[in-house]
Amino acid sequence: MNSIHFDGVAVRVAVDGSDTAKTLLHNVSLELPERRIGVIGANGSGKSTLLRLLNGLVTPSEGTVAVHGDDTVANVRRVRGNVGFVFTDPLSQLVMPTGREDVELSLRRSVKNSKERAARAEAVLARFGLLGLADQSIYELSGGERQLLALAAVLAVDPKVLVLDEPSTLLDLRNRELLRRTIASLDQQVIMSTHDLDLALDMDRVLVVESGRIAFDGGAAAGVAHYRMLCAAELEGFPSGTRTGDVPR
Ligand SMILES: Nc1ncnc2c1ncn2[C@@H]1O[C@H](COP(=O)(O)OP(=O)(O)OP(=O)(O)O)[C@@H](O)[C@H]1O
Repeated sequence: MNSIHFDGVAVRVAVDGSDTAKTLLHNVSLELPERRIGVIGANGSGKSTLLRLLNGLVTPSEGTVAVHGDDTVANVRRVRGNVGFVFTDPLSQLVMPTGREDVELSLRRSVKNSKERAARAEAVLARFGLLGLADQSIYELSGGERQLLALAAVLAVDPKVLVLDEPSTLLDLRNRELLRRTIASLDQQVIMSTHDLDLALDMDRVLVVESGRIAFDGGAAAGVAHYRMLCAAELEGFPSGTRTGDVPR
């Protein structure tokens, strides 16, 4: 079954030094068969928490999550094999000294032959225009280059589902367009959180998360409009700042 299923999912965490718990997600039930799913919402609304449930990095306090038929707790190993996760901060993901080594590390389980592995890594790096940077220390790369590299390393193993947590935050215009085209060309299911509303508009379905709840679930244009409305309502009473150079007083 090529669908992501949330059944009555709540996520709660203990608040440091007290007996109380903070609820990060409230009673989320969703069936997500679409190929391109966007998750948008304010800072701290719960988008990353929702995505992290998909590879078992976060476990439900209540309810269940299944990715293409596999429960993310009971079958976590298979889920991790099927779900490629690209983190917002590429340095939390890139573990090898260079990009080439990182992509080769990703391929280690699926491609046993070292020559074949090297060729596959070369092809993936070329696809993202990263060959020229492949042997440079990852610490010498720009944030955007690292972000693309992290995506390349995850896509190298051809996961069934690709989870992207704010993948365009560091990208320039050209690389953002490259990301957009890459997402459009992929066969796998993609679920992505983003503050980039143009990227969100490319999606088949958009979820708007607000304070740990799904505030909207539907088409991309309507989802983005809903999110804009929420923001406008929250900004009511603040100076408009619509003229260039306006400074709120
Ligand atoms: N392990 C944790 N313990 C306590 N609070 C947490 C934990 N993880 C997340 N939170 C809190 O849960 C809320 C939702 O966090 P989350 O990272 O899911 O938000 P987000 O929508 O992805 O935000 P952003 O757009 O800023 O990345 C935030 O208030 C965050 O501080």
